[in-house]
Amino acid sequence: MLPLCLTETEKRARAMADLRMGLPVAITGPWGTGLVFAAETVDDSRFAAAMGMGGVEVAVTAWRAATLKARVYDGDVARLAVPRHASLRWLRSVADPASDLEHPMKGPFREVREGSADIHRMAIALTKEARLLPAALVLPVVDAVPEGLTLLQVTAESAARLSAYHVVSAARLPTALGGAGRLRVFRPDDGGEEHYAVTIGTPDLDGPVLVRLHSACFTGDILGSLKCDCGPQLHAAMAAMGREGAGVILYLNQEGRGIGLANKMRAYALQDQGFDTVEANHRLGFEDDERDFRIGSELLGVMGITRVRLMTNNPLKVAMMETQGISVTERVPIAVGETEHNRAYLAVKAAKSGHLL
Ligand SMILES: Nc1nc2c(ncn2[C@@H]2O[C@H](COP(=O)(O)OP(=O)(O)OP(=O)(O)O)[C@@H](O)[C@H]2O)c(=O)[nH]1
Ligand SMILES: [Zn+2]
Repeated sequence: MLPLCLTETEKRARAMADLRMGLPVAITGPWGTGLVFAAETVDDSRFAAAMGMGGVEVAVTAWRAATLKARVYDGDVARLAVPRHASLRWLRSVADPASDLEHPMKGPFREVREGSADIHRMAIALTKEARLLPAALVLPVVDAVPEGLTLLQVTAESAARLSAYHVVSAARLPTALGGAGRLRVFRPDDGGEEHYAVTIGTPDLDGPVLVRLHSACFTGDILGSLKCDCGPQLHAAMAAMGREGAGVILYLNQEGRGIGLANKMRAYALQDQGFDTVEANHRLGFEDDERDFRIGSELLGVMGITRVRLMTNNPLKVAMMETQGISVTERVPIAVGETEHNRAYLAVKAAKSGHLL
C-alpha cells in the first residue's frame, strides 16, 4: 500500500467531520456499498438528491424504534423505508424526539428485513461517535461512489478499537482545593477527544492511588447546575485528595455519559416533559450510558498506575477497571451534592443504573 494512503482509523476520524457537516460517507461491505448521511445534518438539497436515487432507508436504534412503535428485525438496529414523498421534516421527526408528544403518530412504517443491516449498524455507530442523534439515511450505491467521499469498510473490529493515548503536555497546576498539583493532557492517535489528568501532590505509584474517574459535565462542573451532583463530586474528590496529600482525577471528556452536550440538552428538554434521565436517553435512541469505560484504565496504564482506591458510587466503574486489569483495592463513596432539584435524578440512578448511595 502507498505510504500516503489513509488507514481505516484515519478515514473513520475524517468521516465524523463529514457527517457533522451534512456530507455523505460511503460504507462498503460484503452486501454492497451504501451512502450514509446523518439524519440530523443532511440538508434539503442533499436529501432531495438522495431521494432521487431511490431505495432510501432510515436506520434508527432499537430504543428509538420502540418509541416510534416500529418493528425491529436486526437486534439493536431497525431499518425503515423512507416513503417516496417524505420530507426532510419527516426524517428529522423520526430521528429527534423533541416533537414526539405533540405528534405521536409518525408511522405507519414499512420495516425492511431483507438483506443485511451491517451498513446501517455502522452508520449508527458513526453518528454516535460524531455526537449526533443516532439516526442515519442509508441508500444503495448503484454505480461508482461519488468522487471525493470518504469510503469506509464495514468492520466489527474498527468500532471496538480503543485508541492509544500519549501525553502532549504537562505543567504545574496548584488548586485551591487540592494544593500542589499537575495537569497532563492526553491525546488519542485516532483524532478523537483529548482527556486530562489532574495529579494532586505526589502519589506513590506502587501503592493504591486515590483516583476519581470524572466524566465531563459542563452544566454541573462549570455552571453549578443543581440538576446533577457532578460539580460537588469533583470538588469533594479534589478536597479529599488535598487532605490526603495525593491523588489523581482523570477528567474524561465524555459529556452527558458519552452522548455530547447537544444531545444531553435534548435529554434535559425531554426531562422537562416528564421523562427521567434513563427514559430520555432511550427516547433519543441512546443506551442509558454510552461511555467507553476502557479509556480510564488506558490512561491509568499510561501513568503507570495499576492499583487504585476508586472514588465512585458507580459499581460499573469498579467492575470495568477490574476487567481492564486495574486492581480496585477499595471503593471510596462520594455522596455529596444532593439538592431538591437532583433528588429524583439520584433516585433514578440508584434504581435503574445500580448506583450506590
Ligand atoms: N445523558 C445524560 N447525562 C447526564 C445527565 N446528568 C448528568 N449527566 C452526565 O453524567 C455523567 C456523570 O455520570 P454520573 O452517572 O453522575 O456519575 P458516574 O460518573 O457514573 O458515577 P460516580 O463515579 O458515582 O459519580 C457526566 O458526563 C454528566 O454530563 C442526564 O440527565 N442525562
Ligand atoms: Zn452533571
